[in-house]
Amino acid sequence: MSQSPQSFLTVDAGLASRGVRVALAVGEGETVAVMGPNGAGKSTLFGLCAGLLRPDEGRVSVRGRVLAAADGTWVPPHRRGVALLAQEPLLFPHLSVLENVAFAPRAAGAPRRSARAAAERWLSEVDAAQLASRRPAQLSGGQAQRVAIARALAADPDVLLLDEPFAALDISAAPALRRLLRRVLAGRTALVITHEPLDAHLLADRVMVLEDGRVAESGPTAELLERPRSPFAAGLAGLNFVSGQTVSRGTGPSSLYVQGLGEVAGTVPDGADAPAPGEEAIAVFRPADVALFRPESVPHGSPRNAWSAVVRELEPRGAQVRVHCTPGSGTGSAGPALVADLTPAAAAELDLAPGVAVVLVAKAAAVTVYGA
Ligand SMILES: Nc1ncnc2c1ncn2[C@@H]1O[C@H](COP(=O)(O)OP(=O)(O)OP(=O)(O)O)[C@@H](O)[C@H]1O
Repeated sequence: MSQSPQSFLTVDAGLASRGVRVALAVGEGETVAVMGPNGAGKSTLFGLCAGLLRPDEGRVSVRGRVLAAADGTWVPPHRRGVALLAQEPLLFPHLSVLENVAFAPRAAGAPRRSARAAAERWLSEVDAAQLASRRPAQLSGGQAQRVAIARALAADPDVLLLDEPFAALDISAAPALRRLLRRVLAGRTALVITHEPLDAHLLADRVMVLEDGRVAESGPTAELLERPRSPFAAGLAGLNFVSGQTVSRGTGPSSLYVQGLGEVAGTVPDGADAPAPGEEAIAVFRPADVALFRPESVPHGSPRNAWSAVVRELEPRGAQVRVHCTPGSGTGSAGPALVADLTPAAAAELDLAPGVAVVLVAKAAAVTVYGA
């Protein structure tokens, strides 16, 4: 974990019953995208920060103030300065939009008049001033989410937690809300749970990947998606991911031996150190850079990266077909799953179907190798 001295939100807490133990330090004004597979612990992390769950290990603090700790320290949710924006807007149905947004400053003790003024200001900030007198039932999903954002901001939180803010929206409402969040999150300390690499790029300074209740990796968004260190992050970036041991013996320092696949030859990015022979290394490559052949028609001159595999599944993806393959002959221990993107015409010409034996070919120049 990067325990920076300027850490604003510090989580080093766990909930043993859920197998979750997360260490995370967020700087003031920093937005971190929290990503990870189902059940990885994302909601549990939010619950620990927001005060919905008590940690049984470690502590959570903001600005050095302990909000919750395993020793029993406990600041109630409404006194934490932590606002949680759920997937569903969860507005009070019996209050107007304006009253919904004014609720937070009112609850914090602001007089009615200044609470209303703050609510009006936040509603215009999210382009929803014209909705002030409506009831939540009279709002579209996107409008309700805007109002919920205004309500969260009106509480003037130190930390904003957003749980998949676009999950409940139809696809047409998401882009406008994404732009809005990009604006309001700039300079705010926030965690955003998302499954979309686009959101990580647009909204966050950094990505943290949770897997099995632990931080699997964390780093600047572009860097992490370009050179992922976990299969999950590679999947987000749409890259094939293999890991193994660097081999030398004439093959050069940019080759690695991958269990179940064999040798993978690649190129070390400019400016990066080549992993030493014997060291653990990672190779990533784009599905579009993988060519597929039937075993009897592999081009002559034996390409360096030619891996025998069996087609597992064909997945139509717009103008492409994604071919999911399992290395090997379909029996025995399989290597890492690999995918190739072909045009539908190429897939048809190869007469691909699940169970068909193929050879995957990738040029070493298209395979990026770096130390694990
Ligand atoms: N209410 C609960 N009671 C007990 N265990 C739970 C509860 N909710 C989640 N868990 C368990 O805690 C672990 C972490 O789950 P959590 O909901 O935090 O993951 P997540 O990353 O938010 O998943 P998702 O993307 O599916 O929402 C999982 O093993 C899960 O089964």
